[in-house]
Amino acid sequence: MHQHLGEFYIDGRWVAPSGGRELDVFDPATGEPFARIAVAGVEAVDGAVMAARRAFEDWAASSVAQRIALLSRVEQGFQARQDDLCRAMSQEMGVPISAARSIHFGSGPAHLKETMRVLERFAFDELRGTTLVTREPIGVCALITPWNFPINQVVCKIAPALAAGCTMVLKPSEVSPLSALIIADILDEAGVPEGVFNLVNGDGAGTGQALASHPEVDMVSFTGSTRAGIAIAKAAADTVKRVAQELGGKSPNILLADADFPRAVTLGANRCFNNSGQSCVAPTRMLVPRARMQEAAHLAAEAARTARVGQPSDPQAALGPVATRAQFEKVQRLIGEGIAAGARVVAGGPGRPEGFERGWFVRPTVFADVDPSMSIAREEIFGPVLCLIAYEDEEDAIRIANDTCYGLAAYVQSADPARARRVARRLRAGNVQLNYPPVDRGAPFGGYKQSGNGREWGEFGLHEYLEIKGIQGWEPPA
Ligand SMILES: NC(=O)C1=CN([C@@H]2O[C@H](COP(=O)(O)OP(=O)(O)OC[C@H]3O[C@@H](n4cnc5c(N)ncnc54)[C@H](O)[C@@H]3O)[C@@H](O)[C@H]2O)C=CC1
Ligand SMILES: O=Cc1ccc(S(=O)(=O)O)cc1
Repeated sequence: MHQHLGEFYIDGRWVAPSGGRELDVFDPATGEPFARIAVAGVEAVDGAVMAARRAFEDWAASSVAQRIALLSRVEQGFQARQDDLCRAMSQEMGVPISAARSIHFGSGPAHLKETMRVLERFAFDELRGTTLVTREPIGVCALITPWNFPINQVVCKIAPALAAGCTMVLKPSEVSPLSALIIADILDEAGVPEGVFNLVNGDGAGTGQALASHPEVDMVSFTGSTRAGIAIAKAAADTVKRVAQELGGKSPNILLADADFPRAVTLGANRCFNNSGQSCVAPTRMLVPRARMQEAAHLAAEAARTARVGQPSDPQAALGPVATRAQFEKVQRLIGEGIAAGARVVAGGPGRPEGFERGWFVRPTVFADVDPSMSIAREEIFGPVLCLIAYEDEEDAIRIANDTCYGLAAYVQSADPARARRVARRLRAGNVQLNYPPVDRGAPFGGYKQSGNGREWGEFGLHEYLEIKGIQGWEPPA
């Protein structure tokens, strides 16, 4: 267990709060608490924000070379703590240890490397006629993160914030605080200057709101539910903070008739089940030509049956439990609603998989003949549940794909690149993926509509943490 569990990292040192509330941290494989964290109240939040405020001027004046050197040491720290980070994630949010290593861990170093690559070439100053356009760090940032990809979600905020010259207070999810404490260790050991990075733990309603409304916070970057995103934007509005939101999704996966169906369905189903379905970009609505519904249902059911659910410590497990009791109950409720609405279960279904009597394990489930109006086709389930929806023609597929309040990701499968590109241009989503490409950490990541605003990752992420200043008359008029 982390030696500073129950403490916060403020102004370059670990601080033990006196008294105050505590929260249990639960093991999703058992449903039992295994650790306790302290909850930062208004006073501790203020201490962390003011430390970040005091550190801002110096860090904002640091050179690009200093920032790259820090990011590089942080990247080395990640490599050195790989085992600790993977074990912590596996325990706190239930990801199988093998997936923690193969899927989760790499996102940290990858974002750090991409940020360093961008920083090396980034033009902070640009002369436009007689005006200098300069990009300056926005100030003190509150970074509020969820539990589903604990490393990715934290590092894709910390790396660009440090690169921009911002100072910050991280509040990780109360569900997954252990990996974040290790990340704080890594930053400390990398020599982050006092006050530049601070960490407080706590819940959303108390700690999160105190941060989002603090007058000395200039920007909030949030990833999580649309519900919390709205509450944060309201809390930030009184002091007109910038708010970047990466929220939920209900991503369509259009299988055009010329797609390689065995590949398109199997990979699509596996991507939907990845991380036990707890991914904002999960391709949860598979759109298939009406005549191919049965074929797609058969292939997807086979993928669900072979997706191995197991204990997080089981090296053969592909899927662990979902992270919380609330998540388990939400998934069960929506599976029940799908059945009641008349969708056809072709794999999985309600309850725990056979052999699991406790913990938040869910059966990988496939619904065929789903109507786009059903709640399983409209709500973000955040569990391993795939919906197959029939379409009539390409136009109908695009209409159904865009018929959602979300717009985070979308997927198109086709043997014809020109056709796939044509469809992609018509989808109202921030990230469109054609034929399951490898992940590109330099691509913009963020959503249209109620999936949020702003873009993370690479150069796009760096811009989020910068103000733009125009200095007119920088050059005398000709
Ligand atoms: N976009 C994404 O990657 C994620 C989406 N979700 C969606 O959200 C649903 C619920 O998951 P939750 O764990 O409840 O996520 P959540 O959105 O409540 O929690 C995410 C973070 O926001 C904080 N938070 C919550 N309410 C807040 C408030 N009023 N003010 C400030 N901070 C606040 C939490 O403490 C946590 O750090 C999931 O079923 C899923 O649909 C959840 C996690 C990640
Ligand atoms: O939930 C958001 C999310 C999910 C996955 C990834 S990754 O590309 O697999 O790292 C990023 C963000």
